[in-house]
Amino acid sequence: MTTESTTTASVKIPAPATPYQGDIARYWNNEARPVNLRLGDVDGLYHHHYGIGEVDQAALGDPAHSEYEKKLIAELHRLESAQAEVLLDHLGPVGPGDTLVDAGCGRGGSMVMAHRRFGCKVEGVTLSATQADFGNRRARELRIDDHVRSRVCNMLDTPFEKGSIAASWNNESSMYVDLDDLFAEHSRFLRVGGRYVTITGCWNPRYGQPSKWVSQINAHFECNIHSRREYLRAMADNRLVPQTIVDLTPDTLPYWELRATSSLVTGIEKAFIESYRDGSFQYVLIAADRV
Ligand SMILES: C[S@@+](CC[C@H](N)C(=O)[O-])C[C@H]1O[C@@H](n2cnc3c(N)ncnc32)[C@H](O)[C@@H]1O
Ligand SMILES: CC(C)=CCC/C(C)=C/COP(=O)(O)OP(=O)(O)O
Ligand SMILES: [Mg+2]
Repeated sequence: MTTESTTTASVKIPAPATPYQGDIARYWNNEARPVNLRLGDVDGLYHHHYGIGEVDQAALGDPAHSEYEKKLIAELHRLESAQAEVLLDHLGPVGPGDTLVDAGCGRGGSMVMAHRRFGCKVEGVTLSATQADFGNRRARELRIDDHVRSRVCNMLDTPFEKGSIAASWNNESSMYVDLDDLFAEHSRFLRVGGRYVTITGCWNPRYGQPSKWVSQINAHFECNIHSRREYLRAMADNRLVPQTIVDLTPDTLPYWELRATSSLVTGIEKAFIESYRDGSFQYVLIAADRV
C-alpha cells in the first residue's frame, strides 16, 4: 500500500503496510506505562528495552527507607541505559560524519546516547507517530535535532540510500517483523564493512518449541518472538556475518528480579523470569559485519 492516509497537524503519516503493522502502530501510540515514563524521567533518556548488569545494592539502600522506591526506579533505569551502552559498544568505529539507523526506535533514548557518544547523525524509524513526535521533541529540547531524527516509517521499507549507512541496530524490535525481510533491508542500506547489531529475546531451539512463557510474552506485546536459529539463518542469507554473539540471559535476570519487587510491575515479569530460568528463552546480542 502506498497511500498516505492520516494527518496530524501538517505531518503526513504513511498508511500501515499491513493490518498487523496498523495494530502495532496503535499499540505504541497508546502506550504510556509508568515503568517506561517514570524511568525515562530520571534523566530524560526514554527506553523501551530491558536492563543488564549487577544490581548496585549499596545505591538502593534500605527497603524501609522513604526514598527506596525512587532509588529502585533510578537503578532499573541505570540497568536499561547500561544495556544500550553495550549495544553501542558493538557498532564498531563510527565517526561524526557517519549516519546510523535505529530500526524500531521507540521514544529515542538509544539514539540520543549514540549521538552523544559518536557525534554522528542518527535516523530512527518507528510505526508510532506518538513515539516519533516524542523523540523529535526530546531532540529539540536537547538541541540535537539537526543530528537526531525520528520518523514514522516501516523498517522493512526505508528511504535510506543503498550503502549509505555506517551501522544500524534493532534493540528489542525485531520480533515484530519477518527476519528475512528485515535483514535484506539492513543489508541494502548498510555500506560494505558496516556493522549491524541486535539485542533481542529469542526462543531457544534446544528447548524444542516456544514454551508457554514465550507464548505469554508474544500475547502480552502482540509480537512474534523468533528462534536463535532463525536469526542466524536469516543473517547468513542476507550478507550479515556474525562477528560476536553474547548470551546476555544471566546479565538480564537481576534486572527482572529487581523489577518484580517494584511498584511498577506490569504482570509480565514472571514470564521473563521463568523462561530465562528454564532455558526456553534467551536474551542475546548479535553483532554482524555487512559483507
Ligand atoms: C519494544 S520497542 C523498542 C524501542 C527502542 N528500540 C528502544 O530500545 O527503546 C519496539 C519498537 O519497534 C517498532 N516497530 C515494530 N515494528 C516496526 C516496523 N515494521 N517498522 C518500524 N518500527 C517498528 C515499534 O514502533 C516500537 O518503537
Ligand atoms: C525481549 C522481548 C521479547 C521484548 C519484546 C519487545 C518489547 C515490548 C520490549 C520492551 O518494551 P517496553 O519497555 O515498552 O516494555 P515494558 O513496559 O515491559 O517495560
Ligand atoms: Mg520498559
